[in-house]
Amino acid sequence: MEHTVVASGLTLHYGSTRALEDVGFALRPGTTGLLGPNGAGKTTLLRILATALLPRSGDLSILGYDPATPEGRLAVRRRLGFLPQNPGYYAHFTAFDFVDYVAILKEMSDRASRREEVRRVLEQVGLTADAGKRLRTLSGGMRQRVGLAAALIGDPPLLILDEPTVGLDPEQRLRFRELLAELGETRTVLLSTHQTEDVIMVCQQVVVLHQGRVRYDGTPADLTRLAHQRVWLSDARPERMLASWRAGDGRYRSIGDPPPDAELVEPTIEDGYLTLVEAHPAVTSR
Ligand SMILES: Nc1ncnc2c1ncn2[C@@H]1O[C@H](COP(=O)(O)OP(=O)(O)OP(=O)(O)O)[C@@H](O)[C@H]1O
Repeated sequence: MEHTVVASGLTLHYGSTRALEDVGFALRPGTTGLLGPNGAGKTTLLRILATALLPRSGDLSILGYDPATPEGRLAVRRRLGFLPQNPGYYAHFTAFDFVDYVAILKEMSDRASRREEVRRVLEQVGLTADAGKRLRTLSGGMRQRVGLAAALIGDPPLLILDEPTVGLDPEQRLRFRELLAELGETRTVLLSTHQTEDVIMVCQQVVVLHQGRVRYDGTPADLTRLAHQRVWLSDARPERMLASWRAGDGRYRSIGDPPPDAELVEPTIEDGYLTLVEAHPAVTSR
């Protein structure tokens, strides 16, 4: 299948902070997870893809358009759904009015067809019965769905979601993941998350960003495999490892080069992720 997003050499610095350094990847229709520790550059990258920021250098093609040009940016914006980390909801708006407002910003001027579209997206995220409720009375999970409904206006072929599952309880997270998986069946979805479970459950591709660089780009299963035969249990904390923590049963679970005769266990995707991130410890001055 053809690539919908192709990025190469993306670089962006905020003063002396190198938020992105030579970032490249390609996306196809389906769902891709963007993982990385705090400050890795995820939000910066998503904002560049959403045309809210211009990179200092690098090439980007989104749905065949070049967002470095004003015409390209406009074309991308018309075909993009973006759920930012802090969408800035208007607490006194109802869910319907908020999504309708976003539809107006998206240039839908015909009132009847716009309201029909608003009803369609609210239905898609399961909010039809709550459309008349004010945003301040909704739970965090419902508000997150309102944000997603707004991003779905116009049925965009590309959806960019910045930490959409943050602050949701396990039940809400499950429902939200189900919705994301469904959306990825017919479009390109890129979501940043701190939840490796999100990636396992909904993503076909995962990109790991760390210190502004792409450390991994592949399938979730291959990310898990990076920790194959590198995770072990022990009663005492080992001396040489990449990461080690004490589990609820009092035993240590460690990642790294296991000692001879170590009690090896099957890795999880989190182990694979930690193998990458812990191999490049945080640097204070770059
Ligand atoms: N407007 C800004 N001005 C200066 N530095 C910034 C700005 N925005 C982000 N940064 C810095 O750039 C780096 C990347 O930030 P970014 O928000 O992209 O990371 P992130 O991976 O989204 O982090 P988190 O998971 O905490 O949201 C960080 O070091 C951050 O402090």
